[in-house]
Amino acid sequence: MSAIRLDGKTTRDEIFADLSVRVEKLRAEGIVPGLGTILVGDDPGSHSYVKGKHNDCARIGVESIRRDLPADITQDQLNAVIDELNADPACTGYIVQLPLPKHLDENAALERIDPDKDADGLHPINLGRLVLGKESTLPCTPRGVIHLLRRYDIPLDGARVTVVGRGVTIGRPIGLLLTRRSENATVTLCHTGTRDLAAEVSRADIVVAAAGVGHLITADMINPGAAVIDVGVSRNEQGLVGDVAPDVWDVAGAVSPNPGGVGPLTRAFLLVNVVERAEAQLAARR
Ligand SMILES: Nc1nc2c(c(=O)[nH]1)N[C@@H](CN(C=O)c1ccc(C(=O)N[C@@H](CCC(=O)O)C(=O)O)cc1)CN2
Repeated sequence: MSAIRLDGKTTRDEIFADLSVRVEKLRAEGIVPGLGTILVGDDPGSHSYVKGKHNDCARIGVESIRRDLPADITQDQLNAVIDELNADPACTGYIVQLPLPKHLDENAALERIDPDKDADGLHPINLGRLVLGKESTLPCTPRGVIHLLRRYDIPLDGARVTVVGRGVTIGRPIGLLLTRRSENATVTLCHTGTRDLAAEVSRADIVVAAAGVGHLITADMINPGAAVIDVGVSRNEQGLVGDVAPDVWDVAGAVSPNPGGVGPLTRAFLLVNVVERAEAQLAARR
């Protein structure tokens, strides 16, 4: 069997086409959405992701606000930049690019962001609202995973989903999203303490691999016909690799490539969140 390709780039282009129209309408009402980014240090990957985010802004008409800070910045200096963007009316939503250098406290930085401007949906208030089932800004990658599954008509209602990885940006929030009434999936969350990963994965109709361990998920673990979403990225002797081994394509029913799957949707949903924040401003004005 050769799996269907869950194409993140085509899906992203569809989302951007919709966003461009919404941004035009906002601008006509005098509201200009603006995405801010705070990037600390010289990590080439983070620089490339941030550059991509600002290219996306230009593509759909969102203003860019960029703060690039040296690696040796103190927490107080970082706090001052966060406070500046919290107060800047031109900045509708913003992110602190992760990971931060080791000497900085990531959780403290995320908590300092005004929850109403939290474009990543990673502020504890927004994550807490998600736990309570209240409306909130949702984390971008989990939102992208669900959109991709729906875009390709992969049934979620009643589906058994195994999520591999318990990180705060992907693993934990995706479990919360998939178990909402609107998705109605049954989720098993696996991590390094899971006794028999292969058994948990082989039970799943949908596998979300977000462990950051290259080629962790292999064909022998997959329930034939299952959908497999490859989110993790790590580096080995072949360069950057996903969590899903190439032989999975022979057994699965659908696979998201990596690159070209969830990554483009992480960027797209960041801008969806920014535009939604701007639309909320417009609604509040009326
Ligand atoms: N504040 C945040 N920091 C980080 C997040 C995040 O969502 N918020 N996620 C990742 C990095 N990331 C966005 O910031 C991100 C990673 C990868 C991609 C992407 O499009 N990848 C491409 C491949 C790109 C390449 O070849 O270099 C793909 O998968 O096709 C987008 C965004 C950690 N930090």
